[in-house]
Amino acid sequence: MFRLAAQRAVANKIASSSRAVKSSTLFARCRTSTWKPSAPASLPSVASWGSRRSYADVAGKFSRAKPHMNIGTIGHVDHGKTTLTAAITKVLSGHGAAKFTDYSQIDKAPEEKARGITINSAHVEYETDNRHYGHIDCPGHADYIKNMITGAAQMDGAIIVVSATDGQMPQTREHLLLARQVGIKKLVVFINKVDMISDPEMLELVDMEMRDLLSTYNFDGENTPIIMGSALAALEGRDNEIGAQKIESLVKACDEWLDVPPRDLEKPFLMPVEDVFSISGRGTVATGRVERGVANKGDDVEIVGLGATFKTTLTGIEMFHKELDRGEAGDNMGCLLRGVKREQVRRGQVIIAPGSMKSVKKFQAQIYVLTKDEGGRYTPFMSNYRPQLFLRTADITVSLTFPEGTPDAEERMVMPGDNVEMICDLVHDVAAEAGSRFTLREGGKTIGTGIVTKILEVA
Ligand SMILES: Nc1nc2c(ncn2[C@@H]2O[C@H](COP(=O)(O)OP(=O)(O)OP(=O)(O)O)[C@@H](O)[C@H]2O)c(=O)[nH]1
Ligand SMILES: [Mg+2]
Repeated sequence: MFRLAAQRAVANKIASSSRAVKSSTLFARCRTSTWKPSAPASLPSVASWGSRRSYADVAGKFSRAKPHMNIGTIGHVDHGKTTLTAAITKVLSGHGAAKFTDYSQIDKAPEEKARGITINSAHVEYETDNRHYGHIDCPGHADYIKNMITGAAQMDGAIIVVSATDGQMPQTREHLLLARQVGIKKLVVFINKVDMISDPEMLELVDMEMRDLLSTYNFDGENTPIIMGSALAALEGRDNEIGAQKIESLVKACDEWLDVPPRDLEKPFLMPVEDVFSISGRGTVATGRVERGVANKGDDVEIVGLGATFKTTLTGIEMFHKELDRGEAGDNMGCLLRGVKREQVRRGQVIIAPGSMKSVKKFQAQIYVLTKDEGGRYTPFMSNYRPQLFLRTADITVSLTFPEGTPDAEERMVMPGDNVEMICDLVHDVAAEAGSRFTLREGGKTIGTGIVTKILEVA
């Protein structure tokens, strides 16, 4: 907390003493300004941990040639997610395309510190002919929820596991809803434990119910591949036709049905503004780390958030004291902005490809409230609670209320550890879109984390 306050003080000092700095010091400034006060919206960086690991340890081969995709197993407790994860690595290790990771290694996942939120999850990896997969499995229901909301394990697609003996259960539905909320577009279904079912009609029923349920949550219920098998049989190397063969079909279905999302470089340009300077003789420079996309010198851009959106042109890009023609996702850079006054640009705004995002005042969000053990609140809160919302470099007071139609909204309490859908009403507008992640803080500590699910009011 102290460090945070100190960092802030230093930053304010830098910002206020920098009315005019020489061009040559621009990058020095860039570097001092790359700290994040609370780095709230960057929780997903933990996610990339799994994906950025070298691929070298997949059966000793090194390959970056194949597109990478993050997937995971989701579904009701005990339906076989961990067994299936182990079974996939076992079957694929037979082709030298994975390292066999047994059940106990997966279920005793190391704790990962995601900026104060501890997440227990196992990352395994495997390859098919066309792809490299990072795969995540969590030991407990609460971890799935945190993972999906914080993006600590960003999934581009998922395998939903349903036990044939139970059919769909409450967490099958909850995980499906969350998958939809966090922007997962396609799923593959694995109906597990078919070794325990002798009546084929029963399986047909589970299949039908799942297709209905997928459609209810706006997935393509009709065309989603549903594979029926037994993860345990595959893991134990018995009953090939419901074991290993079905794992092969499942992996094939993932390859064919799940889409690799656009890479960061293919997305529209976005750089959150961290700091702003005016350089004598040249103009106003905004610095930040490019979150996605590519910008070229001479490109038209928009500056969005904390007031009216306006257009300008990138007349210069600078990094490491050098002038560049192009900046891309991951770069820490300074942008020289044509005809823009220093007072027009502020930390918390974003510089984007024109039209690619709007500034919003009100949105609906899925929020996970941290427990006291995770550093969160000790007590519940109620409607109209007003913490600070941190989204990229912006920091704005927000009022939280329940969506219309919530029964007993006035008396309803949100407990630490809850996963809730709430309306976020912001004091100032900020650039955001469905899928934008944020954290909620109060008195210097993180109390919750969320993801925008629906924009309700554009500024
Ligand atoms: N008969 C049978 N049992 C299975 C099969 N797959 C998993 N199981 C058993 O089901 C139980 C639960 O399996 P897990 O893989 O731990 O389930 P999970 O979904 O990871 O459970 P949580 O992580 O606690 O939510 C274990 O006892 C497994 O051995 C299967 O295909 N057939
Ligand atoms: Mg498990």
